This record gives sequence, structure tokens and C-alpha cells, in this order.
Amino acid sequence: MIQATDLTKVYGRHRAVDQVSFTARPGRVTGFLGPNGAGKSTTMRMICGLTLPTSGSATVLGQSFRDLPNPGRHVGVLLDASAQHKGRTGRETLRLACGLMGLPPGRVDEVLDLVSLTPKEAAGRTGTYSLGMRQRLGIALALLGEPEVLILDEPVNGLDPTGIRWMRDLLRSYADDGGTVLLSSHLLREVEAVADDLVIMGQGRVLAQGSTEELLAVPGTEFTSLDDTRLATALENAGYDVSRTDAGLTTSAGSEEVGRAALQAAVVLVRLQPSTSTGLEGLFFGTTAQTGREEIAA
Ligand SMILES: Nc1ncnc2c1ncn2[C@@H]1O[C@H](COP(=O)(O)OP(=O)(O)OP(=O)(O)O)[C@@H](O)[C@H]1O
Repeated sequence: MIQATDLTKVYGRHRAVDQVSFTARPGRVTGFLGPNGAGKSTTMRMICGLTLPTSGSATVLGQSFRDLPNPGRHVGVLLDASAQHKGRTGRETLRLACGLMGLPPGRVDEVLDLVSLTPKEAAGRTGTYSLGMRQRLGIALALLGEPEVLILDEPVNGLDPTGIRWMRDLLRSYADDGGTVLLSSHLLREVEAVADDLVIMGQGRVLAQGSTEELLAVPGTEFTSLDDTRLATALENAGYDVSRTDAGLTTSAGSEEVGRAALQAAVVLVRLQPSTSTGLEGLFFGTTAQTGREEIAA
């Protein structure tokens, strides 16, 4: 469990993170989303005790990160995949971390296998690694101590499609086994595919949070008819909102009300169905439109 309570970070006159509160629960993947500069990394760094909050607090497994004894055994952290010593090999990096955490050296081969780094790759210096290989090593380090909580900042950056699928399966089974995952990413569709809960940030604040299902559910009805203008007017006159989408018209009215309005207006309905989700992309761009940042790739 991760609990952030009113976390705030002010740099000079800039409120990088402004009263951010959320809970990431065990058994669930919590997706942490927001455009560049929204404050995701700063929030994660405060949770991990690497950046001191201006105000507010965060706990991991009920304690502040800094108070956790042997934190690597409880919390696996990947904040910057490039942070490793470039002159060391992947295997040396893991062996060193094993020693620090008091783990048997055999654990190195287990995690190398888990993240699919070959013995040859593990023998190479991390300075020569591709971004994808660095991410895999970062994940190996995070998983090394078999922690109950994972905090991962952009872990799929640099991974190829197979790697992205692998990461999704890994996080899913980790959460299904009772682990807590906090995952930030710009890859919206990936987050949509794996996250049970979402926290969406913009300009340092939480703009929306809740279960993915709940946040993506769009109430209302989609329809097409032989006279959309006439039917839309009938629905608007009855007090419902109507908007045009690529697929036809969407209204806040339920199916039955649309059917009745079509009957009264003598319009033939061609298609009538509950609104399908606009997807995370729609929610994301909708909730962060005010920030004016649109460079997030799907
Ligand atoms: N050490 C620092 N000193 C001053 N400003 C900082 C510092 N670290 C972050 N910021 C600012 O805080 C804001 C939030 O940055 P942060 O890196 O947390 O955002 P982010 O959501 O992780 O963005 P990205 O997706 O681009 O990584 C930005 O405006 C950034 O410039």
C-alpha cells in the first residue's frame, strides 16, 4: 500500500506538486498519468524519500520510506534506468545489490532470467546497454529483493513491443499475487491495458482518480438515424445533451428515451447502443486540456 497525503513540492515560486493525495492498493496496478512536467516524477521521488516534500507526507506499507528497514526487501524502485554505474556489468550491478540486501548470490540468475537478459548481455558494461536493456536491468534490480511494492517511473520507455507485452504480463501477475504497483507512463494504451486504478495529474495537481473501469465508463447512448438533425432536436427539446462523434450522435439520454423520441419524431433509428468508452486517451486529453500539453504519445 502506498499513501500520499497532500504532498506538495515548491521550487522557488513554482508549485511542481500541489496537495497530491492518493492511495495505491495491494493487488492492483495504479497507473500514474500526466503530461510532461505534470509532477509525476517529483511525486514518486517524494514517496521514495529522495526529494523532501515542502508539505504533506507519504507512507509505503504504513511507514515513511526512509524508516523502512532494508527498503529493497519491501519496495522495488525504478526511477531512472540510466542511473547505474556505467563501468559495471549488469551482473556486477545485481551482485552488489544482492550483497547490500543480504540476498543469496543465486538470486542474480533468477532475476536475469525473469527480465530476459542473456548471460552475454549481463556480462556487458551497462554503459553499452540500449535503453531497453537498461530498463530490463532496472526492473531486475527492483524485483531483486522480492518486494511487496513496486514504484516504476516510465518503465516501458525504450522497450520494443514484445518487451512492452512482457512488462504488462509481469506487472499483472505481480499485482495478482498481492503486490502493489505504482506505474507512471506516457504510453496511454499500455496503462489502459494493465492499470486497475488511475491517478491523472496536470500542473502539479490530481485532476482525476478512481478505478480505470469507473473513469472510462461514459454514460449515455450512441445512435444513428435516417434524420439525425430532427432526432437530435427532439432529444434536446426533451432536455438531453446531444453531441456528434465520428460514429454518429451521442446523447445523455438512455436507449429507451432515444427510442421514444424517435417514435414521437417519426424518425427511423438505424443504430442504438450504450456509449462505448472513449478510452483513456479521451479521458486524458479531456482532463489535461487545460494544461495545453499535447505531446503525449499513445
Ligand atoms: N530539482 C528541480 N528544481 C526545479 N524545478 C524542478 C525540479 N525537479 C522538477 N522540477 C519542475 O517540477 C515540475 C514537475 O516535474 P516532474 O519531473 O515531476 O514532472 P513529470 O510529470 O515527471 O514530467 P515528465 O513526464 O516530463 O517526466 C516541472 O515543471 C519541472 O521543471
